[in-house]
Amino acid sequence: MDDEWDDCCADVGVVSNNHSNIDEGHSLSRGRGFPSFNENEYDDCKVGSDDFGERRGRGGRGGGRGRGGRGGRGGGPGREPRDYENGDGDDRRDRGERGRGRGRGGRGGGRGGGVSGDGPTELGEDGEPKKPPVTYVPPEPTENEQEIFSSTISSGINFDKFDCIAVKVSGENPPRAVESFETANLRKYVVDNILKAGYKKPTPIQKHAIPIIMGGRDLMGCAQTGSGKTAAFLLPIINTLLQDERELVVGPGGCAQPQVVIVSPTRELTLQIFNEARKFSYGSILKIAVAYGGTAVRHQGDNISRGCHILVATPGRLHDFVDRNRVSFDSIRFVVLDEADRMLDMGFIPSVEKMMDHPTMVPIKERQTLMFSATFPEDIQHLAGRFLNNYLFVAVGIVGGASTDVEQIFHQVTKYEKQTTLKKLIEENDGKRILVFVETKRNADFIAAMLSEQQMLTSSIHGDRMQREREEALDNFKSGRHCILVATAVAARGLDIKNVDIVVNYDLPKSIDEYVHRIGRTGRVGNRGKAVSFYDGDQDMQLAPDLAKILKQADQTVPDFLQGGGTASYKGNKYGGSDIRDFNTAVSAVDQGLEPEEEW
Ligand SMILES: Nc1ncnc2c1ncn2[C@@H]1O[C@H](COP(=O)(O)OP(=O)(O)OP(=O)(O)O)[C@@H](O)[C@H]1O
Repeated sequence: MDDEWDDCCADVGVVSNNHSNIDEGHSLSRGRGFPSFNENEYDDCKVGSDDFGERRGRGGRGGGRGRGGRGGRGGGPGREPRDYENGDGDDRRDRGERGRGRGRGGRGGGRGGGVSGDGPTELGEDGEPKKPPVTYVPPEPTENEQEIFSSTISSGINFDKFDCIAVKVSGENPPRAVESFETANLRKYVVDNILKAGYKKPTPIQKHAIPIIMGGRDLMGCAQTGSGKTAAFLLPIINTLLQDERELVVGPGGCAQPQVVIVSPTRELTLQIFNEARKFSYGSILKIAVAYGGTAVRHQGDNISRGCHILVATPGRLHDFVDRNRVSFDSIRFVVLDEADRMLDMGFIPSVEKMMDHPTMVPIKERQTLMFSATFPEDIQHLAGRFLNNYLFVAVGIVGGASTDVEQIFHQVTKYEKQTTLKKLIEENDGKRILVFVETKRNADFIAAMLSEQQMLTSSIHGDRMQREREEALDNFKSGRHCILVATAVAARGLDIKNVDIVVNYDLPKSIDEYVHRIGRTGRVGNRGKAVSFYDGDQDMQLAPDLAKILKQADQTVPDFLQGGGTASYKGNKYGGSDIRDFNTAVSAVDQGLEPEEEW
C-alpha cells in the first residue's frame, strides 16, 4: 500500500502464529487483581497490527550512518535502486532487527549496525526474519496539573473571526447551538477544566457539536484544521459519562469494556487525544486509557484491564486487544472516528468495519457514533452513512477548505533545486520552528541528516523510526530543542504543536486533502501561519487545479504556474461537498459573506 506510514494496515484480521520471537524474559508488573498480560500472547509485529513504526532492518541500507554523516548503504540484501529512490517499498523487507543502519550525522552519533556486522539473521517459521519484541514503555503521563493544562495552543488574533464563518447544519431536528460554555449545560467539573485550559468561548464546531452530542445524536462534523474539533467531541462525551454515570465493567479474564472508544489513524495523534481526554476529565472519576502500536503490549494491556471509561486507540492495537478478549465493545456508548475520512479510506476501512461489525459491538441505535475531520469527500461520506444513525451533519465553512489563517506560498523548482531552496529558506528564517514534509521515509532521513550536517538542529518522524524515536523527535520539536522537524505524512493530520511558524512542502503530496491537513499544522486557533510549497511541474502537475482552487477559496493569489492546468478533482465549490443526503435545510447559517464561494 502506498501509505506506508499508516499506523494500521488493511489486514486486520490476520494474526501471525509466530510468537516464538517474543522475548519471554520481558516482564512488567501485574495489574491489581487482574491477570497480567503475557507478552507471549502477542506478536507485536504481526501483519495487520499497527506496528510499522517498529520495523527494523532495512536490508538495503545496512551500512550505518555514523557520527558526522551518512555512511555507505547497500551492505545488506534486497533493496532495489528504485526502492531506494522511492524509499517506501515493500514493508516485508523492512523487518528484522539487524539491518537498520540508521544514524544522524552531526547529532549525537549514528545508530549504525548493518546486516553485515551481526552475523546471519535468524528466520522465523514463515521464512521472515524473526521480529524483535517491542519493549518500549512510553513515559507515564504527567499527574502535574500545570503540565496537563499547558498543552493548549493559545488562541490568536483571528479567533473571533471563527464566528463569521458560515455554518451549515443538516439532518432532522438539530438542537440549537450554544453560545458559551457556561450556558451549555455542562457540569461544573467540566467547565472548570475548560477554563483551566484557557478556553474562553467555544469555536463554531464546539457550539454546534456540544448540544448535538449531549442530545444523544450521531454526528458527522467538518471544520477547518485547528478549530477545536477534539474538544467538540470530548467535552460532551465526558459530560455525559459524568452526568449519567454507569458502572465500569471488566469482564472475566480482565476483559475491559470501555464506554467510549476513540479511534485515530496515527500513534502520535492517539496519544494527543488521550492527553486531551485526561485534561478535560481531570479530577473526575473517569479512567482514560490508551492503546497504540510500537509500545510494549503488556504495559498498555495491564492498564486497560483495570477498566477504563474511555479508550483512545489506533485500530491495529485496538484489534490486538479485541482479538485476545482483552477489550470488548459490550458497554460502548460512544464510538468516535477522528480524521474520519482517513479512517474510512481504503487502508483503514477493514479495521473500522471489523470494529463496527464486531459481535460485541452495541447496535447502532443504542450507541452514538461521531465522526470528525477537516476534509470529508462525498464518496467517503457515503461509506460513513452505514455506521451512523439518523445523523446530523455540521459543516463549518467549506468542507475540505484550507484554514484562511495560513498564508500559502509556492516556489516553482526542479527536483535538483529543492535542497538549496530549503537551506536558504531555513537560513532566512533562523530560529523559527519549521515543519518540513517529504513524501518518503528515506527522504525524511536524508533531509534530516543533511540539515543536521549543516548544524541545523533537526529531528525526523516517519513510519520506519522506532516509536521511542518518533516520540523523542516530536518532543524535541515541541519543546523547541530542535527547530526543524522533517516528517512524512505520519505527521500531517491532527497534530497540535505550538508555535509552528512555517510548514514546508518539500515534496507536495499526491492528494489535495493531504495538502490541507499538512498546512493546517500551522495557523491554528486563530493564529497566523505560513506554508511554503515547492512545486515541481514534472511531479506535481496533476495537483495544480486543486491547489489553484484551494488558494482561490482562501482568497489568496494563485501563481501563474498553477493556473489553467485542467479541472479540479472535486465537484462544485465545496470540497467534499455538503451533506450527501440531499437535505435542503440550512438550519443555522451565519453567512456574513467572508467565505466568497460559500453556497449556503
Ligand atoms: N474554544 C477554544 N478556545 C481556545 N482554544 C481552543 C478552543 N478549542 C480548542 N482550542 C485549542 O485549539 C487547538 C486546536 O484544537 P484541535 O487540535 O482540537 O483542532 P482540530 O480542529 O482537531 O484540528 P485538526 O483538523 O488539525 O485535527 C488546541 O490547542 C486546542 O486546545
